[in-house]
Amino acid sequence: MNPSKAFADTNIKSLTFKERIAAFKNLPEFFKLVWQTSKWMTVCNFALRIARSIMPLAILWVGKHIIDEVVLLSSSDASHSHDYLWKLVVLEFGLAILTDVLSRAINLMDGLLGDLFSNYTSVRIMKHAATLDLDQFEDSVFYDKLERARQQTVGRTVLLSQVMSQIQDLITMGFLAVGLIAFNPWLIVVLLITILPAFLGESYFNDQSYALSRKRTPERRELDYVRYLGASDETAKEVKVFNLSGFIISRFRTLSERFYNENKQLSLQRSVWGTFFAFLGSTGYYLAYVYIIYRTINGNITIGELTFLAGSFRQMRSLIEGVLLRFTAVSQGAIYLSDFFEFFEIEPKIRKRANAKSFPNPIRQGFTFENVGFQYAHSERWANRHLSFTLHPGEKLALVGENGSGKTTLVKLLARLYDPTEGRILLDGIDLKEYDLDELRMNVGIIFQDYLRYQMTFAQNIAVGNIQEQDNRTLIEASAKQSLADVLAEKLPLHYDQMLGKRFSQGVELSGGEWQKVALARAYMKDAQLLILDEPTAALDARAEYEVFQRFAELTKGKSAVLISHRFSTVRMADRILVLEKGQLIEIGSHKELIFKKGRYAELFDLQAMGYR
Ligand SMILES: Nc1ncnc2c1ncn2[C@@H]1O[C@H](COP(=O)(O)OP(=O)(O)OP(=O)(O)O)[C@@H](O)[C@H]1O
Repeated sequence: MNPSKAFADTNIKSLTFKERIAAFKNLPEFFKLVWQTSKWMTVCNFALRIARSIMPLAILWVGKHIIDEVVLLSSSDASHSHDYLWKLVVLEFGLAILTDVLSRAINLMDGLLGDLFSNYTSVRIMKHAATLDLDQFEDSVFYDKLERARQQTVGRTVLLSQVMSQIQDLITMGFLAVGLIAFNPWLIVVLLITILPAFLGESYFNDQSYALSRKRTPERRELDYVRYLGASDETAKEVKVFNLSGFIISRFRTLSERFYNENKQLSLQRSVWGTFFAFLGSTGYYLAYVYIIYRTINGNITIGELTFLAGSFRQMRSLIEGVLLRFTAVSQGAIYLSDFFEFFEIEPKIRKRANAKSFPNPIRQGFTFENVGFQYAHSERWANRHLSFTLHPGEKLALVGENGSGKTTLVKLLARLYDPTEGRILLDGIDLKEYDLDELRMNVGIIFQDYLRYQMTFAQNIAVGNIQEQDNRTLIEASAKQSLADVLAEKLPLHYDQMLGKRFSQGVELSGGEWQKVALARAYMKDAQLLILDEPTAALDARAEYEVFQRFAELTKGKSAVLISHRFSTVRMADRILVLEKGQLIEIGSHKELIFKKGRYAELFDLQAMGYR
């Protein structure tokens, strides 16, 4: 069976030898990361491996002398001293113990350095991910890269010990080769020839498994997602009421069985070919062994030399085999590293600029949209189009429109989570892109409708609004007071130190409205000049909503605010109301003006008012 034909039908792109070698370019960068992880451990690891690489030859050499000495003693008279023999035995015993100690120390170092490396690279991934743009996170190709990079943090610790072992074994081979070449260089040639097919076969199968795993990244993400759906505290409620477990399990089965079958096919072929290649390797070894025995019988070499050569040869065989097979594994790892480094090459478009302008304080002219349009990546539709208006300093603006009309997109543009696809947004007459990004984030507070419910303490859940102030309890409590969350804290057994959510021990679950009050408090953690609340009161009861907005109006006096709400009782409190339809501005004015105009706002308002009559 030809291994290259066996997989032709699955149409997996395999790697060329050149690509494999090219991947080695990643190794210096990889070792730079290892070095940054821990300098002293890296040095220690190398030193231990060099010491360990000398051991096999040393033991074989002492062994040869022991055998020759035994042969000598058994053929000579009893008066001959045994001292030298016992010294050799003690020496070999010492070397054997040292070998064990060194091996253990190397394992320990590999394990510790590997853990540190994994932590270090995870932190690097999180740091880099934090700089990336929101639309990059919404792209599935990006997710695949992130997923592969994440896998690398664990997988690469194996690569680390593989590369180190490779170096160690190459040094050992160098030592052993000296003896074998002195005896007969052809032995090494025989070894190489019989082992080479195993190497080529292994390379081929590694290519296939890499191609398979790469091709399957999106499905693997789906598999993780389905596993999460099937067994998670956050999904359990819906899974139960909709009785989804059968549906989820069957999706999981379909996906996982497909994986399993593809892997099984590959593994089976790999073992069949592996057995055949091992047979070739053994044949080469025994040919050489017979030759050494023949030379010993003829008296060309001593019995000690026979054991030394046979031992060297046996070790050489397993070393060459190991090194060649590991070569494919290392190049494999090096190829996977490309995914890892590729992730770090993704550059954000929205980033801090050199010579950025300071955010104005106070804002003098406000935010001006000039024919702003925005299209999400991979979307044909415009989520916002031809938007032109000004949000004046100190103004409270409400956004109204049907679902999907582009309200959230508009506020994301205002907070610079995206940049407009066309047109521009000016702040005090200067493009928003010119301002310092960190200052902008400090000055624009935004609470989304799908805010996060952090499984952390009550205080931390508020502090996330301005994490630099996480130890400022006075500020946290004041913020809680402003969003009416303070009353809630009083009721909890541990007050502000109460763990929220059910995921961790002693966590207390809050109601939807209670969570919303906690999330709202985040808005007050920083002294932002523009506050954006995207449907912040949807889960609040009527009284709470009224109170929240009374306070909001007081607290944001002199500040600009944008409110998104479907409740007209809230909307009418705003200075002006902007009505969106299919991403476009169709009306803008005060409640009175818009009612008087009898346009879309008046129509929607009447519709809702009718429901209350
Ligand atoms: N991340 C995204 N990627 C692609 N398209 C998106 C994304 N977010 C929203 N959209 C699309 O953009 C349009 C506007 O969405 P947006 O969330 O701004 O509407 P909205 O007015 O806030 O809706 P709602 O009242 O339901 O919250 C919708 O058609 C939506 O499908």
